[in-house]
Amino acid sequence: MLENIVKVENLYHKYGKDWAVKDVSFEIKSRGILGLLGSNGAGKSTTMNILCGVLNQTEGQVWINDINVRQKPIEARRYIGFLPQKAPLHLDLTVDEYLFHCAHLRLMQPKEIKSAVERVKDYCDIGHHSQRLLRNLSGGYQQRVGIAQAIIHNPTLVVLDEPTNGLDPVQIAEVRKLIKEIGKDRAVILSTHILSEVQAICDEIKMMECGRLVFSGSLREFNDYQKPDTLLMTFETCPSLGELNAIPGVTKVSPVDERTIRLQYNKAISEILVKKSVEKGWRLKEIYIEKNSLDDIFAKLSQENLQTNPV
Ligand SMILES: Nc1ncnc2c1ncn2[C@@H]1O[C@H](COP(=O)(O)OP(=O)(O)OP(=O)(O)O)[C@@H](O)[C@H]1O
Repeated sequence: MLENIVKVENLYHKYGKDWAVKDVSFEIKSRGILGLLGSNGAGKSTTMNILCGVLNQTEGQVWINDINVRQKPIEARRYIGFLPQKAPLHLDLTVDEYLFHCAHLRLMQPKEIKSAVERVKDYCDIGHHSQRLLRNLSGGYQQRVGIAQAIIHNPTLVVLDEPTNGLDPVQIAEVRKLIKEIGKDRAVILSTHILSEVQAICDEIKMMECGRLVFSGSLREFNDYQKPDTLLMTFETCPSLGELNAIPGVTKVSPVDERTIRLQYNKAISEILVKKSVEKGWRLKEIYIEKNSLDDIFAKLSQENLQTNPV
């Protein structure tokens, strides 16, 4: 039985003397969308290029559908669909000509090609542009054609490198919708440096910084990564700062206005605060856990990694 759609083991890559990817390991066992998040130069494209057999790694192993990509690249590529950062479009071909060309490159059986081209055109909603030259399509439609070539051979894994880069907001929304559809039947890895992109479409997140994986988990785990440590509380009868400071677990008390106070804490204290409020007649009106924004988490993870692994 197939165990992993993707297995990456101790992957390293260097360009000249500089390591771009350092000791990256992970597995993907099921369909869905994995967001590979990281700032510019983090090592995302290098990792994706290695996964897709476009670049040979310096060290480590990659298997796609249990096939070693380095040892059997042609066989492995049957299961991989790839849209690189710069879509490999031949602008002087029509949509149909280009998709037929890609199907041949993917070594599809000639008798399957016509129906596969029709299927992906339908899926990516580009059928009405079949006879148009690629150079005359909008950025959004060119990107759809790029995605169509990546799925024409029905791969198990689809790798999309910054697929919404350079698109306008309407095109971004349409391309994201298409990617979500693709992720229902296949494993999709998409790279981005846009946090809202992973929130919008990804089920799982891996974050890279300076060539290393610094986070792996669900979107929820990513949001919870940095435990909230601030409460915003509004009272009808505001207690004194000293009373709040005396509660075990409270580390800092700062007034926001005459009825609202921000509390920092180092252990779970909401229940204690609610009880105290009833006992002392503070008439607690509202209690709100302040969460870090994804941007805060992103900055913190990047910073932590720089401190542990200086460049
Ligand atoms: N062909 C190359 N030759 C030399 N260095 C390279 C090459 N390609 C990438 N690098 C370097 O390797 C590091 C990782 O680059 P990579 O493109 O993988 O990062 P990335 O996360 O995809 O960034 P971006 O979002 O900017 O594409 C960077 O420092 C980059 O300058």
